[in-house]
Amino acid sequence: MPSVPTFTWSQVEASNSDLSKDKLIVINDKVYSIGGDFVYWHPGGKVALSQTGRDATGAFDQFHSESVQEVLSDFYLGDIAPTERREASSFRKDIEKLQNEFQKAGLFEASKIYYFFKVLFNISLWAAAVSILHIFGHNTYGVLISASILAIFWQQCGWLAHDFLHHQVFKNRTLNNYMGIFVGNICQGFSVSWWKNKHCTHHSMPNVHLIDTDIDTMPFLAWSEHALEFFNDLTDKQAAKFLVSYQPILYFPILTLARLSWAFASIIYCITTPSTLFETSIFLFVERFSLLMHWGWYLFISFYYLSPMMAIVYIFVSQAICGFLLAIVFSINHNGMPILDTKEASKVDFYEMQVMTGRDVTSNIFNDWFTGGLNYQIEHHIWPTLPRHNFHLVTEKVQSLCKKHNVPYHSTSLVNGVNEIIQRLDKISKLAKKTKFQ
Ligand code: HEM
Repeated sequence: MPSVPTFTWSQVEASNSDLSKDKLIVINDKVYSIGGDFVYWHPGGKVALSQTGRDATGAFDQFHSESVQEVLSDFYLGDIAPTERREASSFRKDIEKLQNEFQKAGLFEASKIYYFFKVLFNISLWAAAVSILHIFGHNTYGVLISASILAIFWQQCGWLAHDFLHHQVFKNRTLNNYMGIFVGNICQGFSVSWWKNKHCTHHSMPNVHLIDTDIDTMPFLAWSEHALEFFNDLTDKQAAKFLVSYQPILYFPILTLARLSWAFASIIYCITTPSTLFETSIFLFVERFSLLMHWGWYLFISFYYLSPMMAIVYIFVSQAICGFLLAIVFSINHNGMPILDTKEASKVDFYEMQVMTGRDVTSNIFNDWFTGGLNYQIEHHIWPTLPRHNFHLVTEKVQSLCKKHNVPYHSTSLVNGVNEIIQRLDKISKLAKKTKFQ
């Protein structure tokens, strides 16, 4: 029998260098190549590259169904040398045991009735916003109330699209993707492919500097001393200096810009990304057409029911409120929690990283609804395909496992979470003034 090629960890890690042609990952001590044309073939696209040079077992398990095991062998190169094999951490083993237990208990099966009513409720919000415009469009209060309801509709669509696109709802990926197109692209105005690329990278390396783009918010907000490294590369240093100096105060107004910035990024992504990076060329067409539909219905209701001046007010208010409602939740999930550089991240177990970089927010009827279940951020990061209506059934077991393994698990109230974020912004702002803005 021909002997299997073996690799050392330094060979695998070296493939992460820009100079290396091949890109290697390790899954259960086996080495796979994800270089060359892999990203064009891969349905998850470039997200896989976030794991280059690393043990990708955890990230791989999160995003793939059992059936992917069959194609995995096409990319197999060899094994990690027997002397260098790393045993899975006891935390990971316990997480996997819990996962089996939850699978047997049927917790990964979504309640279709729950999601049916969620979609129905969201459509009712849209209908309420449009009806108010129709009946009270001549009245400023009516316009403002309609804009606020539309903003809530978009925020809630964001959480629903999130669930579909993490494949929490159906076993069929295509069905989830097309529900994502309806709720995400048409209703909310964000592209499915743009979102998956950004969000799945975030999941695979949460709060990791230079990889997780969710914390790459310079020059607007600097979340860590690492982010300040970018300062010297910025073209407009004066603007960055002002923004970072006042970031604890500017944080709230900046959040209001989030929706517009993401909607714009979605359009740019769908226009400029090579078609080979979309799942299929049909999907690219659907992406573009559905974003057009979004802007079509939105601009139509704004300008049909309102004078040009009031339509602009309507657009401005709905965008700003939704930006705030979406971004405050995203922000509370991870901002102010530890940020790792790539070197630190390579030493931390995948599941430990998911726990230590996330913040849970106390569960109550309002928080569960307002955050779309993302207040169970840690549980969601361990099992992204777990339907949100089952989070409350697993949280206690996760907490006691973290306690057993001394993994820091953080849960707090909504108000305290925001307070922690402001404190981090203040700390980094003061650090910047001391070290960079002399
Ligand atoms: C040789 C290694 C890999 C192979 C063969 C592979 C294969 C696949 C396949 C066949 C799918 C379609 C999903 C399914 O049928 O369940 C997929 C989706 C995906 N993969 Fe991979 N993959 C690899 C490595 C990775 C790695 C390391 C990541 C890193 C995080 C990753 C992230 C994803 C994501 C985000 C999706 C999209 C899931 C979605 O639609 O939401 N993959 N991959």
